[in-house]
Amino acid sequence: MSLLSITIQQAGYDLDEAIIQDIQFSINKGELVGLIGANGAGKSTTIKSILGLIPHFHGEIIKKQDLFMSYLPERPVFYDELTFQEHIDFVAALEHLSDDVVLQRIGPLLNNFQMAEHLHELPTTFSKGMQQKAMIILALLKKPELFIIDEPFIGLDPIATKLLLDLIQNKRKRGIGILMCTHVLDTAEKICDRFIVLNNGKMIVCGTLEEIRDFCHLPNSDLFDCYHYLIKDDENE
Ligand SMILES: Nc1ncnc2c1ncn2[C@@H]1O[C@H](COP(=O)(O)OP(=O)(O)OP(=O)(O)O)[C@@H](O)[C@H]1O
Repeated sequence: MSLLSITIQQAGYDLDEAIIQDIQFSINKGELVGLIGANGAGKSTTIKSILGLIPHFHGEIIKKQDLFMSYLPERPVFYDELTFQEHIDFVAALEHLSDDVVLQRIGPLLNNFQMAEHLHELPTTFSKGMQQKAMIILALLKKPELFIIDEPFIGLDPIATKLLLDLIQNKRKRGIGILMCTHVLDTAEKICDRFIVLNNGKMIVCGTLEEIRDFCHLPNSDLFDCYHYLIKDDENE
């Protein structure tokens, strides 16, 4: 069942410049879709288009009725003067969550991500990895049907990376759809059901690893090799 169906004819920040164009894909229940491409390929712009944050957008975003989405941005965003606990309280208030629900959802995450002792500190003073962990915990406080996550592994240590991977798999098993932007191709290859490859603002392929291998005529190759083939081929056109 499709949670989200995206058709972008063109989208961009200025009226006269299309940053992305001709992008079409969908995300189904329980599916993990990897959005991959070089720096500046248009991944974040695609995500912002889905979230309705792009000023000049031509296309169609069809959502399942009452779809509840949660977005984990590439760069952590915090209020300067709020502690981590106050950020948690703020999200809980916005989502109308009771103290019991918050404790139940967040207790194990705080312990597993080793963030319990930092509740009364300002996230703006956290290290990069700690900020990323705090953003993940805040995002997981909600119970969306679709997660949109932008470069979630940046800055995470190997323990936190494993924890996040387990959490992602767990969400998927429970039918939650995930769109994940990442440069970490070996991890993406292991966990994603399908991939969307962007280059210079255009979608060059969308499919399973098997379909991408067929498309590239590279049987048995990994995602890394297929990706490099696709980019080189696209640049030569
Ligand atoms: N707010 C903005 N205003 C104008 N141009 C922007 C803005 N944000 C991004 N761009 C431009 O849009 C293009 C695509 O950027 P985008 O952030 O979507 O790429 P990306 O694939 O997410 O890259 P990265 O892997 O580096 O995060 C780039 O040329 C970038 O300079």
